[in-house]
Amino acid sequence: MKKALTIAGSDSSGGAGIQADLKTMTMNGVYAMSAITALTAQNTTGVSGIMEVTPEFLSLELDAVFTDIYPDAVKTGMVSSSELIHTIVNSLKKYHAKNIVVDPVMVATSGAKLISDDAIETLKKELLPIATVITPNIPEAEVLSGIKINNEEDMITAARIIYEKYGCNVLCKGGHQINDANDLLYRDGSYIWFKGKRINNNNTHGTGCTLSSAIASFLAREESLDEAVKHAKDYISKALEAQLDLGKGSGPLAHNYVLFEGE
Ligand SMILES: Nc1ncnc2c1ncn2[C@@H]1O[C@H](COP(=O)(O)OP(=O)(O)O)[C@@H](O)[C@H]1O
Ligand SMILES: Cc1ncc(COP(=O)(O)O)c(N)n1
Repeated sequence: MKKALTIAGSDSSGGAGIQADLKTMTMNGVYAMSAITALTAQNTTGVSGIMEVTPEFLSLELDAVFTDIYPDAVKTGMVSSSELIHTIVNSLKKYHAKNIVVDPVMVATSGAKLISDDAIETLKKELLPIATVITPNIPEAEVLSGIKINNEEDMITAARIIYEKYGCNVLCKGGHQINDANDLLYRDGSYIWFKGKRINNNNTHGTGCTLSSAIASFLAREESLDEAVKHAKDYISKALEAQLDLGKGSGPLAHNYVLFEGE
């Protein structure tokens, strides 16, 4: 069986972060492992606390995984400080990690800031250049490219700027667009659209985490990047279409949508 690792924060409500990643990887046929960067006290309405692990402890977690069950793909999510990003980059280089999917998590769907300003600089300088693909949403792509995104032309321009500046493939996600949910993959100097109809569902807590871990799962299973993104997009669409509705705010996705019958 292929194996995948998520390096991310824990979400006590189970909708985003490590918990979303483990569910997604399991549902998509890979063995799932985790290295936790921080605990969050969080539910569908917001984040009430964050407790980071120390860089030393994160390094031990990564050593434990890489020296025993070597992952075929790695996904990174919430990493809030520069020190933790350094630790991750050192370990990924030391163990020659492959298929690295970086979700540059900055702000939770509920509005909480999940990364410090200096960590954004470290992310750009150190983590993006070693990524196979990065998966910014529109606000994150604006921060990374330095341009305002108002339409699909702007998504292409922003993705190209990021690709040229940091040397990584870029999937600019369209979940924050007004009309459609079209995602743009800029890879190896050209681009391709992954078109999606906007599904009428406000329960989108964890959509970004889910998409990036689904891509990591399919890369672990030796799919090409284009195939992996297509299959990940199919997965997120089905999980949204199931219309699970839990909690008082923006609720989590139905990962076990095959079993879910709308109760
Ligand atoms: N209402 C929706 N209908 C269909 N797809 C959606 C919807 N909202 C988000 N998506 C998809 O979910 C994935 C995550 O996108 P997005 O919401 O932009 O990321 P993030 O959670 O990081 O803000 C993308 O593939 C996007 O197209
Ligand atoms: C621990 C953690 N990591 C990431 C997110 C972002 O979630 P989303 O996928 O909704 O942008 C989150 N809310 N909590």
